[in-house]
Amino acid sequence: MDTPSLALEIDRLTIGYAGAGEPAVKDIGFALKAGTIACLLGPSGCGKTTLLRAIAGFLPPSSGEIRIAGRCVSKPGEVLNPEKRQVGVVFQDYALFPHLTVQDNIAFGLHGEPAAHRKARCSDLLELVGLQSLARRYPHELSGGQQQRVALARALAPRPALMLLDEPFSNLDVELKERLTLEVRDILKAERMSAILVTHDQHEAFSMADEIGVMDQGRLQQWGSSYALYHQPNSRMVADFIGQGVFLPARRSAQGIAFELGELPLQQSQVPCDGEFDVLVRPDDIIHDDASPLQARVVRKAFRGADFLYTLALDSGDQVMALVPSHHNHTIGEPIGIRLELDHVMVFARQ
Ligand SMILES: Nc1ncnc2c1ncn2[C@@H]1O[C@H](COP(=O)(O)OP(=O)(O)OP(=O)(O)O)[C@@H](O)[C@H]1O
Repeated sequence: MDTPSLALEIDRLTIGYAGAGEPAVKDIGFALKAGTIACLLGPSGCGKTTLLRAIAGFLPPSSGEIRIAGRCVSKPGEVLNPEKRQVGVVFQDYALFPHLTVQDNIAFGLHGEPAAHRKARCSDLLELVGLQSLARRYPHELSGGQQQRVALARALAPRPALMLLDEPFSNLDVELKERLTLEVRDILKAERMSAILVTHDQHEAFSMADEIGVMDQGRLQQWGSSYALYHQPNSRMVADFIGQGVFLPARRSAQGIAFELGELPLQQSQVPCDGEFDVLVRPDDIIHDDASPLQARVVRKAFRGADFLYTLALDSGDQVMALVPSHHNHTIGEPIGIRLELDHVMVFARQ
């Protein structure tokens, strides 16, 4: 049988909790191509987990529809049981069976299959997640990262149509988290798996996902690649939430717009028609340049290994951030030369 081209379709989905006022998820729609890893990202309480739980089959929709691999699995009054919708779920707390060994945890989802097939699949997955030598251990004898890999292998075992990962790295320390996000991505790609990850950590989203959906207050604000979200945010909320940056007051000028750091060419159609507006300036838009006549004073600095993230005060008192190679070690209060190098000019109505 051919693999359906869309692993998941969410169509005008609204989900409310009984007794709660506003729905937690409001009129959301998107589609996920087979083999794609997507991430739902957004601030606490924006509805990510609610949406994931509805996809898994744990919550009914108030309106709209969910289709997995072309089949309708949820619509009002009709919700297919979680175990019948071909989804694999990896939870925040791993939820491994404590009385089963690693290999028996992985084989759990394969009951009913011939023993030889279970053994072969289990052995392939142990190799894929790099845990062959720990097959006979119990969950309490494993580190957090190892437990997470077992949880992933267990969910992958029956070859689900879609994998759902609910904040899978939130219990791990930063270093392990960074390594594991890349490993998990490789494992999912090796299995050609379609997956949705929920997180509020954008670095995790950037390293794992092909596509990211930014949610806010129950609504999907933007769906796109991490590059598009960072460089072409479609709203002030996305611009603010993704990456670092500041909004500086700007005004119309003959060439486009003018603001404290200079003038930028911009088509008039790209400038908000009425009201006041701001321009988005990211840390990578500000270049440290000793020869520049434009000066800013170091207010704060954070050492990040290869570079410093400087917070700099302009003459007006407004602040910008700049990523500067760490051999440029300036002191707090010192004025340094800066210049603007802005590729994508993004302006937003002032709030
Ligand atoms: N069982 C429930 N009953 C009523 N309201 C709920 C319930 N669970 C969640 N909510 C509400 O629904 C909204 C969305 O919650 P949800 O858990 O989906 O957010 P989230 O984006 O996953 O947040 P977090 O990142 O903090 O986990 C919140 O306002 C929350 O208070």
